[in-house]
Parts: sequence; C-alpha cells; structure tokens
Amino acid sequence: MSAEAERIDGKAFAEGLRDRVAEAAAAFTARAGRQPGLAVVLVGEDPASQVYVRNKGRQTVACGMASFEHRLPADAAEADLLALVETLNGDPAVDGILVQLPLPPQMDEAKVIAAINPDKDVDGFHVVNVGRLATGLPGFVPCTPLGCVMLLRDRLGSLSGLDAVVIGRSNIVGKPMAQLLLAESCTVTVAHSRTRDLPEVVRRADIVVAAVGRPEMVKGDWLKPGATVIDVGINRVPAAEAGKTRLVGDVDYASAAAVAGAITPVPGGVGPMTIAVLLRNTIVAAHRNEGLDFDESTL
Ligand SMILES: Nc1nc(=O)c2c([nH]1)NC[C@@H]1CN(c3ccc(C(=O)N[C@@H](CCC(=O)O)C(=O)O)cc3)C=[N+]21
Ligand SMILES: [Mg+2]
Repeated sequence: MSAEAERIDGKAFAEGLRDRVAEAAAAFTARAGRQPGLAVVLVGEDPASQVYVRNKGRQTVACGMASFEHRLPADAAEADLLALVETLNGDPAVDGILVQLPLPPQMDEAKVIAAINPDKDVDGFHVVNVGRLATGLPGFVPCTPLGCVMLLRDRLGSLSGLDAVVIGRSNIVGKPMAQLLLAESCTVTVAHSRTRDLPEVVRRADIVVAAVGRPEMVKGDWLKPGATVIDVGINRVPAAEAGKTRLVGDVDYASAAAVAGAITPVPGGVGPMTIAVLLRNTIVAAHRNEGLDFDESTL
C-alpha cells in the first residue's frame, strides 16, 4: 500500500503568482506612467461565464491593473463585436484583450480571434501565437496549459525525458499543452476520444493531463503508481441533494489519489491558475507594448 497522493494546491500557487504579478504591475506603473490594462469582453448572459468574468475583473484590479469590462447582448451582430475588438486593438490603455468563449451561434469564433492584435492576445488563441508556440518563438501561451506546466515544474523540477499523456486535443488546452510539454523535453502522447485502449496508454505516463470534459473518466487503475495527475476538467454534475450541483474534474479523484504521486483537485487546482496566468500574460503584454525590458522568468 502506498500513501495517499500529494494534493497539488493550485489555489495557493495562484495566490503566489498573483502576488508576483502585483509587484511587477506596480513596477510597470512607476516606469510607464500608467497601469497595465486588461479588457474582457462577454457576449450574452451565460451564468458561469458571468462568474468567471467577474472574478477576472476583481483579480485584475486587486493586482493593480486596469480592468475594462465590455458586455454585448446575446443577439449582438458579429460586426458589433469585431468593431469593439478593433477599438480595443487601437486603445493604448489596453494591453490584453480576452473575448470570453464560447460565443453565440451567429458569431464565427475563428474570425473574432483572428481580429485581435496578436500582441494583445493574452489568451494565446490567435494563429500567430499558436505558430509562435509551435516554432519556439516568444508569444502568448494559452493560460490553462501554461498554468499546468507551472504546477508540474513546481512539483517535479525538470520534466526532461518524462512520458506525458495529454487526454484531449482541443485548440484551447490539449494541443498547446502538448506543445509546451514537448518544449520541456517530455515524450508526449496526445490521446482523444478515438484512442484505442486509453487505460493502457495512460498507464505508461509519468505525467497525465486530463482535458476531455468527461466527468470522472480517468480511474485510479489506469495510472502508473506515483504518476503526477493534472485535472483540467470543470464539470458540473448533480449533487446528492436534489436540485444542487457540484464541480468534478475529468479524473475520479478518490481512486486516482490512491495510486498517483500527486494530483490536482477540482475545484482549487488548475482553475485558479488559469486566471492568475491571464494576469501574468497581461503584465508581459504591457512591457512588450511599451518596449520595456522585463524578465518573465521572475513571475
Ligand atoms: N477566452 C476565454 N479564455 C478563457 O480562459 C476561458 C474562456 N474564454 N471561457 C471559459 C473558460 C473557463 N475558464 C475558467 C477560469 C477559471 C476557473 C476557475 O477559477 N475555477 C475554479 C472554480 C470556479 C467555480 O466554482 O465555478 C476552480 O477550479 O477552483 C474555471 C474556468 C476560463 N475560460
Ligand atoms: Mg476529444
């Protein structure tokens, strides 16, 4: 019998990162004569999205940065959103632009992301930043995967030579996650819904990143003993009490924690890191936009 896995406290790590961001924001403000600025655009009234946007705005201000929130109605035209993005692209007080996804069906997400100035694309979703990541050029890296790598490096130190399995191939998490792990010199496997014998593939991994959006799919008996497990899933499922919901990841925490060496919980794992890295990316954007040198490795 091995001991219960270490719980990787993403919430605490995110608080530390936000403290470093706040210090960097104060130093930037002193040098540039203005605060770093983040604009968040929300289209429609999805309750979960509203909560995230409110949290982003609150944490942006708490770090000493300017927060610009823009809301458009759910039935807004795509042209209205594109015009707003154009205004933000040209606004010198705005260093980072985040358009909250998903967008309503009348809007083409790819077209909207393509309209964002890549040097303000703090989500790292623009094809220019996707290409920069793939070729090893400096750019913006998507917040969730970068947060996952920060937690992995904190726990494991060098990731060089480790076997990593990423479950999920989305543009937002799975693909950039694979690129980042490759840049850390992991041997990377990307598994997905068509993968044959997923448990057998996962059993090889020193690092498992679950980003499939299926509640509690990854089970403890899929894991190599001692593996490090990063759970990106945020799934709302019915709770025992009627009418209530609870949040679970893509990993069955109880069975996984009995086998893994370390594991992120949901909530309190990757989620808080996503927002902290967004603020980090905004600080980086602000320095680049002002042409000020800045050592990102201090964050
Ligand atoms: N352009 C864009 N960029 C995004 O980064 C983006 C997006 N659109 N659309 C929605 C998703 C989702 N997302 C989360 C952020 C924080 C938590 C988070 O803080 N979660 C808490 C729990 C929150 C709760 O209780 O609901 C936790 O895991 O501990 C979760 C999810 C960013 N997203
Ligand atoms: Mg898939």
